[in-house]
Amino acid sequence: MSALDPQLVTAPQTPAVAVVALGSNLGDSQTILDDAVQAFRDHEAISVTTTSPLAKTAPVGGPEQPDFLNQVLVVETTLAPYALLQFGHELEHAAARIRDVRWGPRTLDVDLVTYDNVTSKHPVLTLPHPRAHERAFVLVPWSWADPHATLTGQSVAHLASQAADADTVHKYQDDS
Ligand SMILES: Nc1ncnc2c1ncn2[C@@H]1O[C@H](COP(=O)(O)OP(=O)(O)OP(=O)(O)O)[C@@H](O)[C@H]1O
Ligand SMILES: Nc1nc2c(c(=O)[nH]1)N=C(CO)CN2
Repeated sequence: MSALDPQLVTAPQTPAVAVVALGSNLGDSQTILDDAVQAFRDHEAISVTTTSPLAKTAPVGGPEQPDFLNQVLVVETTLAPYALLQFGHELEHAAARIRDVRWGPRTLDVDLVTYDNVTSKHPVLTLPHPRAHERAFVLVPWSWADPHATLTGQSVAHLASQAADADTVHKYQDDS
């Protein structure tokens, strides 16, 4: 596989703005997401600017599986894009995520949606995330966190309304 482009492994001179999508549909998803957000807050090179409300979402793709909780974070970071992705993978590992079935159920998924205006086609880190623009389970909570957000020049709220899974995304009510 080709080497990562320098822009993916070089730390920024000033903090970059990144959008991170979290998902969970195995285990105590609410606690798993809360712990992941806290881990982002605790990282010395990351400052969490905004956290979206939790979204309860129907699974898109993959086998039959439980509904997800999804959440989007806007962060500022002095980590390089690839280092931020690796941090997300560490959190997945800490949540005992097992990668077996593609798009299968998982305790924690951490996706890097955007990182400043960096673009990359590399399979290890594609930016913006190659499927984010068509996923209401990402776009809707992102639009809740930042109603004026744009993705490749288009309104995130508008993209959310056009996504095939738009009707299956709802604010999560914690009834416990
Ligand atoms: N922007 C990105 N964010 C997260 N992972 C990415 C990104 N671009 C490429 N990848 C790569 O995708 C690989 C598969 O990621 P993962 O197992 O989380 O996929 P998935 O969540 O099942 O599906 P999807 O990629 O459709 O969200 C990872 O090993 C990672 O290196
Ligand atoms: N509702 C929902 N569906 C999914 C999700 C997810 O986080 N939420 N993640 C996937 C792979 O990243 C595939 N399908």
